Amino acid sequence: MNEKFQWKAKRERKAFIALADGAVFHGYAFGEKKDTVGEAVFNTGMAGYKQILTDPSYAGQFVVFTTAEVGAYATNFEKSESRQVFLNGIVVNSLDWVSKELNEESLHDYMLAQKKAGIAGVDTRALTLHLRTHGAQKAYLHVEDTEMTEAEAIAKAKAWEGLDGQDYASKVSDPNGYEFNNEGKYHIVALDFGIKTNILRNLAAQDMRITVMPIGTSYEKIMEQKPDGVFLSNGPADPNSLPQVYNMVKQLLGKIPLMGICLGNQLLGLALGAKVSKLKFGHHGCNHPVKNLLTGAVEITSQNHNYAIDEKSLPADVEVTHINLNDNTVEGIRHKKFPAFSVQYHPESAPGPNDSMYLFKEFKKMIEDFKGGKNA
Ligand SMILES: NC(=O)CC[C@H](N)C(=O)O
Repeated sequence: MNEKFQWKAKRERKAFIALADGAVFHGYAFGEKKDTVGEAVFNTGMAGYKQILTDPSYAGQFVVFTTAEVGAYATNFEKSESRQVFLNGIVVNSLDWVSKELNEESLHDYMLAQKKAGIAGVDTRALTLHLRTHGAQKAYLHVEDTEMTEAEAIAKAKAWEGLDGQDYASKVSDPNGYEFNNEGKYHIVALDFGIKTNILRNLAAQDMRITVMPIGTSYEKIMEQKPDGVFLSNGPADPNSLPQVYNMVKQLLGKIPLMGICLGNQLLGLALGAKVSKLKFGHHGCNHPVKNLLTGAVEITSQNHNYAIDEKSLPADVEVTHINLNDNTVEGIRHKKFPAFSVQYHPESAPGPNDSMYLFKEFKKMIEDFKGGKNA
């Protein structure tokens, strides 16, 4: 055996994850020795576990990886999507255990440092099929050494309040705000509901300097910045729990070019008077086919969401620009009169398909047109 690796080591600490509907999946624990409650969702991406781990939109959730091997390459912060891991825990089939001799951090070490629990050795195919059939679920992850029966863990999963109606964006938004890319022709205010750094990199690549402001920033404070555009970020949990935010977005409409991604798309929808409701198990992966209804082109997209805009609830002055070809849900909208558009998926995804990068260029064009006196 190569001495530098200790593949699939340490099946020492037994653990299990119990779902609120009574299903239980067994494995062994890694990372922090701390029991946790959360919502179990599955992600079908084959790569990019670091980016998944550091995507703040997963706050409150357990991510079940359908890809069989996780951790085969070590973690580092370079490609992180945020300043820490916000998700509640991870569920993997085969955990690879990279040795410290490579001077890199193994996934186990990383989870320990981030104080997050994991469970490995789980039949993630069975768990995923279960979630697909019965929907995303409240769950309890038992990794501590203390004795606990399955029934006790199921009861704890059931007793948890869940993510519906909950504001987690306020928990992950950076209260301090910051500047990203000091140089750029256009100045953007990005509202941070749990923003992924790769969105900022992509805005910067469009000649934009960005002032990131925390959730709760008022219309007046945004406008004081005299921005050329406002970006509404992705973020965790239920957009319906954020009326103060989408009512503020209503004030921005028509005054300034707006672009939204994921939670930002849902908040724009709510600001426009649409309804946003929960899907059965959501979309979490990087191969979702989306049709651009304006061009007819199909994009392969990266996604991570549980909620979606109800198409029928959209007012007449809003048009659906993108739909998901798997389940026909709304994937993008734009206002017919005001400069405002958003997508439910992640054009910035890294790693991931780059089919949708054009959206950042469209935001720039929208800003240029608005400056030049044109509207939508
Ligand atoms: N990535 C996101 O912004 C997710 C938005 C929202 N929390 C959802 O689950 O639908």
